[in-house]
Amino acid sequence: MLKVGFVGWRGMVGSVLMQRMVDDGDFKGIEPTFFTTSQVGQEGPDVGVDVPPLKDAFDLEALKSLDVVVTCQGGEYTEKVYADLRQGGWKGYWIDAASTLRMADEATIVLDPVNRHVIDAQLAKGAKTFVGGNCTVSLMLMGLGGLFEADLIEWMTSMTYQAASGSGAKHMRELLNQMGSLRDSVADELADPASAILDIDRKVTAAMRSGDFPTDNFGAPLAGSLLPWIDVKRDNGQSKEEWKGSVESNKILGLQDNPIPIDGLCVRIGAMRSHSQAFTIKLKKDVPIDEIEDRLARHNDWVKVIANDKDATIDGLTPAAVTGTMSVPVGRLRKLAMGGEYLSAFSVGDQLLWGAAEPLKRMLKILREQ
Ligand SMILES: NC(=O)C1=CN([C@@H]2O[C@H](COP(=O)(O)OP(=O)(O)OC[C@H]3O[C@@H](n4cnc5c(N)ncnc54)[C@H](OP(=O)(O)O)[C@@H]3O)[C@@H](O)[C@H]2O)C=CC1
Ligand SMILES: N[C@@H](CC(=O)OP(=O)(O)O)C(=O)O
Repeated sequence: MLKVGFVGWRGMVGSVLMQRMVDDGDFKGIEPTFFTTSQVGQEGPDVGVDVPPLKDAFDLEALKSLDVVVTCQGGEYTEKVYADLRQGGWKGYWIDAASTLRMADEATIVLDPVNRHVIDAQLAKGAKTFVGGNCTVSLMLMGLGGLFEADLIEWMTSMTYQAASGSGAKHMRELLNQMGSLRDSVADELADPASAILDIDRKVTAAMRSGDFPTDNFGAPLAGSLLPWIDVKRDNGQSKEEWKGSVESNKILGLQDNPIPIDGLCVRIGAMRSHSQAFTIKLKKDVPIDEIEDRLARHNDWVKVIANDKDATIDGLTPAAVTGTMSVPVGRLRKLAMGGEYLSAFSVGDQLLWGAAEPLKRMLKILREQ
């Protein structure tokens, strides 16, 4: 039985991973040990099998006794522990949610419905380090996998609408506090149907700009607004999140030598945990829409093509409809005015499921089945 250590299991990504593994009975076929950076010796989580008390996540000897380490603890932890473990001779499998190692030569970015062939080839070569992709990247590839598989994309843009959860749990709380604070600032006016909407708007804007507005985490109002910048700036003017869109997608697809140009703007919006993206896709040829829909729908079990009409879109292609589900709907499929080779698309996906936890869960299953 594989000895598997879990680090970061009680965080947001980690607890979604735990839940998915419990739901699918994944703990039955492994010998799990749970680690912590803050609660050594406390009871481990209830995952349906006996587990020892929590071990110290920085105890290299304990980690070295494992066949697999699965970490959702974050990049700082990976930086502190991974190199020492490897330099200490550990040859186990490292499965990581953090971005730290993604672009390292020794790392394979995992999204098996899209790149099982890459994962299998890497395993056959003896690869031991497997990292989940950036959430917008994984969700984009799950939605548009059928077009990549058929080599139909010459270039594309991705304009994102990213949820608060991508920044972490504190940010989700802050978004809700911002929403509550805006609402509270005009509670009396809202109770009076005769009150003037422009007065309400003025008060809301004043509340948003006031020093009391809760912005410690985002650094700015997000509720009632948006933030067209995610992560740090790179020399070429891209944000790091925008850079990942191209380099990670091409690495996942195994196209580093002949990459597909992918670029766009990444924007934080006031959704809770589902990321949305609008795509402009330059196709290599003018493919009929019904063939495009068919290729997209057949690519994997989770993508769902949404008819390009208003009711279907409003019903099925929103964060409110998708959050908490494994479904990755893709819709607004139509040819753009620029010509038959220009396709628009819009996708939504839960960034904690396919965007973070699910690719790791499935990688562990691939190792178990080897
Ligand atoms: N958020 C996201 O969308 C994505 C995140 N990732 C990666 O995953 C990493 C972890 O992200 P995320 O899950 O959001 O991080 P969290 O902040 O939710 O959790 C990280 C760790 O914080 C500790 N912690 C301290 N207080 C608490 C508390 N009250 N509740 C739960 N945990 C607590 C836990 O470690 P301990 O038990 O040791 O104290 C936990 O494992 C990120 O740094 C990133 O690298 C990857 C893809 C998407
Ligand atoms: N940066 C992503 C979330 C994330 O954790 O990404 P990464 O795994 O690439 O660091 C977002 O803000 O939505």
